[in-house]
Amino acid sequence: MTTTAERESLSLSSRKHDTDDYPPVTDRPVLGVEDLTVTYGTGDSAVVAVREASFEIAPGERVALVGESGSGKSTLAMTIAGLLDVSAGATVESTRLEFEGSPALPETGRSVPRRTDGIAMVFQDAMTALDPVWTIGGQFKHVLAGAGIKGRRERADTTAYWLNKVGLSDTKRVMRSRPYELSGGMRQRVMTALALCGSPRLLIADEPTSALDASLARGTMELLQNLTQEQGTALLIVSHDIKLCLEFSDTMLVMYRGELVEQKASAEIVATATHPYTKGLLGCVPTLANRSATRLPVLRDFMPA
Ligand SMILES: Nc1ncnc2c1ncn2[C@@H]1O[C@H](COP(=O)(O)OP(=O)(O)OP(=O)(O)O)[C@@H](O)[C@H]1O
Repeated sequence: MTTTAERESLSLSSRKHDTDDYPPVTDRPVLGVEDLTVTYGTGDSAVVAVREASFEIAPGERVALVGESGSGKSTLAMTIAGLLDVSAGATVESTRLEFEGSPALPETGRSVPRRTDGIAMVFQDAMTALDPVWTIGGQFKHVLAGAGIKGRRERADTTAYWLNKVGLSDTKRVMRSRPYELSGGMRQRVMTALALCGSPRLLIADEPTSALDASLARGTMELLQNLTQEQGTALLIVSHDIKLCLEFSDTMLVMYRGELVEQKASAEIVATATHPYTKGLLGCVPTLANRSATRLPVLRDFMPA
């Protein structure tokens, strides 16, 4: 097994970020989005999934994107990552979509979407996100080659380092396994390690906890938070779970019917929310104060007719 010192000298990440400091504060956002509209289809059957969304993410910032099913969260996340399939009838319009100062709009005319370099994603279902045919070691080989690590020894050591980082021991066995040979929790950790081993500057986690019970969900959020903070990676969490997001994000974006209706510091949103949907969402968070309520509020209690 590699020693801590060896791992630190070999890891791509630790070469770039070798302190426990918080990420550097710079004026330039890692992601800038202005008036982003995404439409599926055309004519009468067109669905505007995201409407004129504008926001920025600073380096190292933790942003939560919350909203009900169908509000456009995944469409927004996939568009930012460059993974929206524009060849399948989606149209993207924006006055600005920049990642680290460079244009990042999905390319029209490509038959397969290409992920924006520097942005990584983890998905809700690791079983379908991981390639079922390749071993875990083979999947790391592919990702690390893309990050410039091509030597067999360095690749094996970097893979073991990242598997350890996400709490997996017996790394040789894990590397030899195919996804179906691992438990669900292990697969999810592998997916997180794969996403972070190329030192992304923005990690998008789309519903990382919705398939997990409460304690595993908290553990997953803690792991994502600790690892991204260590690397100075900004984090965009897409989630239904407003309670976890309140705790694990700096900024909250609330989406309703394709629009970003509220953008607030997470520490202040409970006191300062103005949109009726946000108030409704926050009203549904179980607290000690509302434990005796006979029923939690529903949307029509807050939204105008
Ligand atoms: N490929 C597609 N073709 C047509 N309409 C789509 C497509 N993908 C999503 N939509 C529609 O776009 C809207 C936004 O969907 P999206 O999946 O982005 O929402 P979401 O907030 O992520 O929902 P969930 O939380 O259930 O994943 C919905 O009305 C959905 O039906």
